Amino acid sequence: MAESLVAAGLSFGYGRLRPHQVFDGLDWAVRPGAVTLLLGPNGAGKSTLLKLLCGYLRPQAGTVALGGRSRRRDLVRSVAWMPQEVQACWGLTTLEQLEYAGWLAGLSRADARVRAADLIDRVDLGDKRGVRSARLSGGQLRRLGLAQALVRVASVLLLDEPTAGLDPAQTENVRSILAGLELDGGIVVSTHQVADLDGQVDRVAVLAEGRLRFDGTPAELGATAGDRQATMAQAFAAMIGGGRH
Ligand SMILES: Nc1ncnc2c1ncn2[C@@H]1O[C@H](COP(=O)(O)OP(=O)(O)OP(=O)(O)O)[C@@H](O)[C@H]1O
Repeated sequence: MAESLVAAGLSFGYGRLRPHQVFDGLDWAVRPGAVTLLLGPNGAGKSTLLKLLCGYLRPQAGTVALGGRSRRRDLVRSVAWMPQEVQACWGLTTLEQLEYAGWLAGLSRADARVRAADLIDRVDLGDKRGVRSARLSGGQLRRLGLAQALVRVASVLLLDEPTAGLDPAQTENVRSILAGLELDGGIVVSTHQVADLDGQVDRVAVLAEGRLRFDGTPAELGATAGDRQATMAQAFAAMIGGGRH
């Protein structure tokens, strides 16, 4: 049976002198095998939650555990994460950066090279393989970030705004990449571009002010707006108040 990534009693805040509490006892489990859309208004805590789930940030209280294992190195090894801000590695070409990401994630150099060569074409950056990653456009850098998250073997995949700033053709490409992925532990996609993933999502979770406001299927989200045919964007806007999004 697939392992579940579970957050239990999660508390986290930024800053020491005047802490800004983002979560105070949050419970949430990523649904194994499902694609879950993580929605919420700006500042709701989506990026922070993804950073806690992959072990990038440490909770101040509570645990994140995959299949019952909560050591940070287990999370880092098994949970792949594409951050909202993808960084170019100074001095490396696009292909070198992707190979390096694979090696950092535990692949041998040879395996990293093989996987990087495949993925660079899948994210349509084949013609940029020899270009310094620092020279990529914002959308190209996001696609490199997606490839970096996919280069390793993981059981859970967390994507923070994977289609932000992409042109329509590249958005479609990301949709088709997502459709071809199978991860035992599940995939979580945080986005404001809700329509980009219409028809591709099994579950929806809505965060607002650090609390889980909804966790269910897209149809159940529609039902909260009194209309099971409502789009996810319409139901989400009705839930959190259209003007605040
Ligand atoms: N590095 C940081 N230092 C201090 N506060 C931070 C930091 N990162 C985020 N925050 C604060 O934590 C809260 C949650 O931010 P987070 O980025 O997780 O929200 P989000 O839902 O991803 O927002 P968005 O949709 O705008 O990307 C916000 O109030 C934000 O100001």
